Amino acid sequence: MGSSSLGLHHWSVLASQRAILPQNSAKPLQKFHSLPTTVTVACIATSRASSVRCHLGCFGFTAFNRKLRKSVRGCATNPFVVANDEKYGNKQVISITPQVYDYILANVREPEVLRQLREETASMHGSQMQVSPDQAQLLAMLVQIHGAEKCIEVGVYTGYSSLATALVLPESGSLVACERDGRSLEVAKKYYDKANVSHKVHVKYGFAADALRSLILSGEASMILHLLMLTRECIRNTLNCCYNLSRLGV
Ligand SMILES: C[S@@+](CC[C@H](N)C(=O)[O-])C[C@H]1O[C@@H](n2cnc3c(N)ncnc32)[C@H](O)[C@@H]1O
Repeated sequence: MGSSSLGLHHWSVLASQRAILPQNSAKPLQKFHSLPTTVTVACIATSRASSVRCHLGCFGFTAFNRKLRKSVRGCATNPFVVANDEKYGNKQVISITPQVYDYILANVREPEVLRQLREETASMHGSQMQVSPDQAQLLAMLVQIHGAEKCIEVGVYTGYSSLATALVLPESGSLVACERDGRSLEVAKKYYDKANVSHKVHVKYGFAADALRSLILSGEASMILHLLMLTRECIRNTLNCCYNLSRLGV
């Protein structure tokens, strides 16, 4: 089984997709998450569009094997994996291998400052938590599509996804960035400065619940409520978006 798969657990989506992979697969495995650890979503607060980001936690690819009656996790080196389960009709899915990840990195639109942040983070503890460039591109695109002006990031780490978001926010936009780990937050702040987006980012060092509580106390409750109400909607939209992109061969 693949530890991860393009398609956001949407096995059938990529069932018959083929990717042309680079021949040179000698590069070492790079750390990444192929499944989103975060979901970005837009929600509407008053007359302005707002965006709320919610971390669903890090999860690798897990499938439930009916015969074994348990969840199975693993790591695939083969780019094509057959979902060996009647539920999925033995369809093929593309798993993220080093070669596929190389392909993504070679084709993703990643600003230089994000590339530098990704490379600095690569040697840091917990770097596997960082969203991958393709995920960040999707998050940024969702923020732009929704015309979001206010965002919350719960769990910044070294700031890759929050920086990707801040970069596409309008000058009048703002991002509340919550993180409890001071060391990783220092890296994030350095890159907000480097990218000239610090004025849009309101860093909250500490537990996110405290930052969210003070947002509520300062009258931003509607934003939090929308986070809760629209997270499910966002997941559905994200899956639909990926489905459509994959149908277009993107
Ligand atoms: C999956 S990582 C975020 C990765 C980030 N999106 C990126 O692209 O690099 C989750 C982060 O959430 C932080 N975190 C976990 N629980 C938290 C909490 N209750 N309050 C604030 N931060 C928290 C962790 O310290 C960690 O840095």
